[in-house]
Amino acid sequence: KVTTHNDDAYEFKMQEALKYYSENVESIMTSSHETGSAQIETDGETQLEFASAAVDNELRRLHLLQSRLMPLRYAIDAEDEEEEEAQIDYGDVEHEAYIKSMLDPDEWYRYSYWELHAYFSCAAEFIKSKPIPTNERWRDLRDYYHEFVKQDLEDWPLQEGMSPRSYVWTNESYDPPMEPFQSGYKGRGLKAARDIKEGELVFKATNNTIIFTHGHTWRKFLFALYEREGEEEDQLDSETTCDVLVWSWIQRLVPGGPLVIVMDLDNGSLMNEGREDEGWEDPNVKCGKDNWCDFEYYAIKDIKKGEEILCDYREFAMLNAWKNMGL
Ligand SMILES: C[S@@+](CC[C@H](N)C(=O)[O-])C[C@H]1O[C@@H](n2cnc3c(N)ncnc32)[C@H](O)[C@@H]1O
Repeated sequence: KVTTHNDDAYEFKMQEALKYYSENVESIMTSSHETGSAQIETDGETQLEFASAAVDNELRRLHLLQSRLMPLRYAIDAEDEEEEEAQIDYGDVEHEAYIKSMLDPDEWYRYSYWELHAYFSCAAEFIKSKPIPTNERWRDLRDYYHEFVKQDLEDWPLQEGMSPRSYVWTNESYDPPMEPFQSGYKGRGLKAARDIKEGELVFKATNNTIIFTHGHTWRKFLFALYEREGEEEDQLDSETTCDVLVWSWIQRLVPGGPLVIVMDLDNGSLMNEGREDEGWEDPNVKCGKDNWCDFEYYAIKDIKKGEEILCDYREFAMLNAWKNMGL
């Protein structure tokens, strides 16, 4: 039994309506069978209408619940090597289209991570093969981010003492020894541009790394990207929005510090995942030198030129913390 309401009046009405339904359903079906139309007295009709709307409402909630359980299902599936590739299939696309049809566009500011995933049709996006972003493309995205921040601050100015809702990690730039490539079922990935020695710095957060301290600002950024005017009029940009959604992760800025959403608007976002578990390729890069990810990634073994660079996301990203960011 899933209880989603605390509203006693609603519960009572629902029970009455269901009682009415269970007492009358047989006769209604019989009369409808005999005469071709149901003969229901006015009051009963109202009750039935209410029951039908309430059941519809409960179904909607169940579907939303199901969408929130999706990450859990993936985690369970991923334990089974055979099923790993079957994670993204047309079933997910159809399921997501259904979730989307249930979302109220006026309530966009409340959407959770998985509701956003559905609203932007990301399951459908992720079965497509996507091009490697060019340097111009990355620059355009970063420029757009800066425009967004200006607009956001105009919409909701920072009061004194408020910490910024989003900012860029550092002024520094860094040219990592990696290059992007198409990595089969994993989508785009990164490979070593030269031989890399164990212990070498492979990647670090730079002036392209964006930090969101508020989940809602991140949500607004996704909507801004989605609705950004494109070459074609009224064209919504699922491709970019879903990329940015999946390139974002949550971590703590400092031990015991606040949770933030992080994203790299450069090739760093294309680093795929490896795990020291069955069914996965081993990681060859680790974030941080000890047990703390300080946004610097080091080689944990010698890496040959051309080998894919992989890290275990679980070491730094909090995969189930979207709710804690209000998403
Ligand atoms: C940070 S992005 C990496 C870049 C991504 N491949 C792309 O083309 O945009 C993380 C996403 O890449 C995919 N991915 C990463 N590692 C993977 C793996 N080992 N197997 C399958 N997909 C993977 C998943 O879709 C994941 O959500």
